[in-house]
Amino acid sequence: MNDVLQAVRGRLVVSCQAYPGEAMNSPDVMRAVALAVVGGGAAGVRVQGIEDVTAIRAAVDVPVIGLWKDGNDEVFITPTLEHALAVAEAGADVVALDGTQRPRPDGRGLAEVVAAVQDRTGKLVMADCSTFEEGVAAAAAGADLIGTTLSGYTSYTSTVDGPDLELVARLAAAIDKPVVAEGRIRTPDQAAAAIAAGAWSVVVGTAITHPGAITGWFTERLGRL
Ligand SMILES: CC(=O)N[C@H](C=O)[C@@H](O)[C@H](O)[C@H](O)COP(=O)(O)O
Repeated sequence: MNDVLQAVRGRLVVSCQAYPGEAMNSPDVMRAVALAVVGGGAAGVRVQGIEDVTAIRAAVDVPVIGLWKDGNDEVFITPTLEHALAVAEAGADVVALDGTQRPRPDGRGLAEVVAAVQDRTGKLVMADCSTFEEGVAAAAAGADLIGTTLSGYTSYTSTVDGPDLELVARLAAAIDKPVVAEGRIRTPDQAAAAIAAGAWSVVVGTAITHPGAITGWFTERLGRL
């Protein structure tokens, strides 16, 4: 089996991302965050942006899932083949990209992009999906890993309060590609439930690496006293 897939099997991947305008949005800070989570036992990291992928690739020895969020169109996670090739070039082991069936800004189809990334770079491709049908289609299109990342973040899916474990379970039962549980996983028990539902690995971001949001959970609760 592929070494990268083996390394993250049954384990936690931590997404280390800051957002435009935020205090922690710098490659130096995100590198420190990545080193901290690897020190804490993360089996892999998920990293956004070419500068961050480059900085973190040089600093950690665990698999790096890279992506490049760009644009205001509906498709914003590594939206074109050029973005995907740049993420691979920056050193990602896995290129995460939009795995929906929505039109892509470069007019290419998902299968074409997946094949091009695999053939030209030898890297794995993770398709970030929002529905069962998209996950099945992305697996058929050749993606190496299928993520539930976009469940609740497309116009035709609704956000539920926790992770979409039903989607994880349905996909894991239906396809023979690794299913990655990602999105709104907030607790160790939820992460364990995702593995029990059939996830190959679990990606947690906000609950570990986004202090602004975590602080908001506390202040919101105290504000209701
Ligand atoms: C929808 C979207 O843009 N998701 C992004 C994908 O890379 C990130 O903003 C999330 O933090 C990541 O998916 C992890 O999820 P959570 O932060 O809920 O653990």
